[in-house]
Amino acid sequence: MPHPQTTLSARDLWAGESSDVVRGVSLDLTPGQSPVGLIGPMGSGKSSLLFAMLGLTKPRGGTVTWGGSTVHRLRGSRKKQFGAAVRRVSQNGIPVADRRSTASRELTRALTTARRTGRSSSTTVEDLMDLVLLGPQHDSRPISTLSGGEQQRLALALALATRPEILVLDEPLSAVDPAMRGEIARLLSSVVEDDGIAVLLATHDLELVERLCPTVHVLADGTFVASGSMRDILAAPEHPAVRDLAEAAPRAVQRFR
Ligand SMILES: Nc1ncnc2c1ncn2[C@@H]1O[C@H](COP(=O)(O)OP(=O)(O)OP(=O)(O)O)[C@@H](O)[C@H]1O
Repeated sequence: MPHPQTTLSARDLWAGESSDVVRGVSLDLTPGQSPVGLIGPMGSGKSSLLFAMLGLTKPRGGTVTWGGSTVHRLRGSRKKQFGAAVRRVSQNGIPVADRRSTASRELTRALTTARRTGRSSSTTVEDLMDLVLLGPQHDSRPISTLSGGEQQRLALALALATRPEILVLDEPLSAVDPAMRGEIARLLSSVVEDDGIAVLLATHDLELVERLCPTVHVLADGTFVASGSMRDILAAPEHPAVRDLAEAAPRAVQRFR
């Protein structure tokens, strides 16, 4: 069943914990659209932008809305709906309270919750494990014994288990080895396309962005200084931050210059 077209929308957003780190950004994420990449120097405000879009911080100016409702003011059942529809995966691993629990137990729990809340699907635990290249050797070990990269892959599978409409990814595969990262990007790309999941991916991994995201925004000092395909951005690096990115880009991405 296709997702309802509920857009997560930032308009002239100013955000940051204690100062204006994000300065006047507008961005829409609508289920069915192709993945959007967010790149930029360290400290440029990528995570701050994601936090504000998820309602985890209150905007200092402008708005973040979901289906017209102000995100940081969502309460009760509407907040629960938002939490199921818009899922975050960060580099810091898994939102699991009991780290003695196992991958298969947590994935089963996530699928059960998804069915109970009307987000049913025919996806199985094995499908989800396959998607992030976790094998039978991983499914019954305590989560605390999985490597950092394995835990990141499980976090991604747990987010996908609830059939989100929008995935907000903050360095989701930073601990995964590069060869496997490419393969997971390919699998993820096909799932988000088939299910119409909108993706916002913040990362320093230009190769991952180039594989997954037809549209990319470069954030520098809290504003978008370039937007477009990775090829177009690197072909005409006008802003100094984009020039720096182009210089540092790995060989696979350099071919666009
Ligand atoms: N909790 C916080 N309190 C105060 N300042 C913060 C907080 N979190 C981030 N900042 C500051 O906001 C600025 C932007 O940080 P942010 O993490 O959004 O950037 P980023 O682009 O995601 O960086 P990186 O690529 O290094 O992860 C930085 O100067 C950072 O020190």
